Amino acid sequence: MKVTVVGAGNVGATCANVLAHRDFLQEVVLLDIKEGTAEGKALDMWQQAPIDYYSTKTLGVTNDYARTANSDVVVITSGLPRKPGMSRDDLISTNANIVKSVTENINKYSPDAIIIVVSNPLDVMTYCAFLAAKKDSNKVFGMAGILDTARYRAFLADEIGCSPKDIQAILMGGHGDTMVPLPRYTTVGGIPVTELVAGDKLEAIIQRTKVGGGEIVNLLGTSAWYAPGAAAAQMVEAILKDEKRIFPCCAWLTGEYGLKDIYLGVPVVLGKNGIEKIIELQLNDDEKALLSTSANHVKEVMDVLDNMKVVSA
Ligand SMILES: NC(=O)C1=CN([C@@H]2O[C@H](COP(=O)(O)OP(=O)(O)OC[C@H]3O[C@@H](n4cnc5c(N)ncnc54)[C@H](O)[C@@H]3O)[C@@H](O)[C@H]2O)C=CC1
Ligand SMILES: O=C([O-])CC(=O)C(=O)O
Repeated sequence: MKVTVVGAGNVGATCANVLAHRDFLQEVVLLDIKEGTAEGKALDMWQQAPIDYYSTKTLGVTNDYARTANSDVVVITSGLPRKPGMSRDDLISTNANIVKSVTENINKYSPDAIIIVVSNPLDVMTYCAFLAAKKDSNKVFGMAGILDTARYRAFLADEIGCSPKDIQAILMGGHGDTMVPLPRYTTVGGIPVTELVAGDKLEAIIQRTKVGGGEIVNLLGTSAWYAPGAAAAQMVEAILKDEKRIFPCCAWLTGEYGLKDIYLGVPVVLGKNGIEKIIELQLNDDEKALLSTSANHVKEVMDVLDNMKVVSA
C-alpha cells in the first residue's frame, strides 16, 4: 500500500512521520514544490526507522508526480497556513489555486486514489478538490472533525482529570468558529458528560474548542501540526485497514440533515471505499439551528470559490 502526502511542511511531514511509525504501508511519498524540502524530511524519517523500528519506506520528491503513481490514498496539505489576525477563509485565493493544481496532478498518476484534504479553508478546499478531481464524493473528503473533537476531548480530560482516551464525542459543522460540538453525544467512559462537568464549565470548553485553532496560531505565529498531522494519518489508517471507524469528517451532503450540495463535517463510517456511510443523528432544534448557521457560513465561502472560477462545477 502506498500513500502520498502533498506538502512537506509542518502538517504534511507530521502526517508522513506518524504513518511511517504505524508501520503498515510499503511506502509514503512526500511531495513539495520547494526544492529539497520533501527529500530532506523523507530521508530524515528513513534514518529514524532503525531507531523507532519501522520498515515503511519514506521517499521525498520535488514536484515529481510520476513518483506518486498508483497511490491508494493522497493527503493534500499544500498551501499557506494562517498567521495571527487572519481567519482560515482569508487563505482561499492562494490555496484554491494550489489545491486545484495538486488535485489535477494527482489524478493523472493515481486516478483511483482516495483524496483527503487538509488545506484551509478546509470545507471549501475539499469542495475545490472534489470539483477538480471529478470523482465520486465518497473518495474526496476532508480532515477537520477528528482534530476539533480531539481538542474538545483534551480540554474535557483536563477538566475532569481523566484520560482523553476515555472521552468519546461527536462534533459537526464547518471547520471554523461556527463548528458544533455536541454535548448530548459526548460520553466519558460511557457516562454522559453532563453528569461530570457543570453547565458553565462545559460551555466554556465548547467556546474554547471553537477557537482552538486560533489559540495555537496566536501562540506560535503559525498553525498547529502535531494533532492535525496525526488526525489525517488516523483517517488514512482507517481507510487502508478497512476499519469502518466512525469519525467526524468533512463530507459531501446530498440531502442528509436537510442539506444538499455542500461539504460539511458530519459523522461517517470510514473504510476501504472511503466514506462508506454518512450517519444521521436525530438532532434537537437547538442543534439543528447551530448546524444551519454553520452550513450557511460554509456555503457563503463556497460561493466565493465558485465566483473565483478557479475550477468549474
Ligand atoms: N484541516 C485542518 O484541520 C488543518 C488545516 N491546516 C492547513 O494545512 C495547510 C498546511 O499547513 P502547514 O503544514 O502548517 O503549512 P506549511 O507552510 O508548514 O507547509 C505547507 C507546504 O506546502 C507546500 N506547497 C505550497 N504550494 C505547493 C504546491 N503547489 N505543491 C506542493 N507543495 C506546495 C509549501 O512549500 C510548504 O512546504 C494550511 O493551509 C493550514 O491552514 C493546518 C492545520 C489543521
Ligand atoms: O487554525 C488554523 O488555521 C489551522 C487549523 O485549521 C487548526 O489548527 O484547526
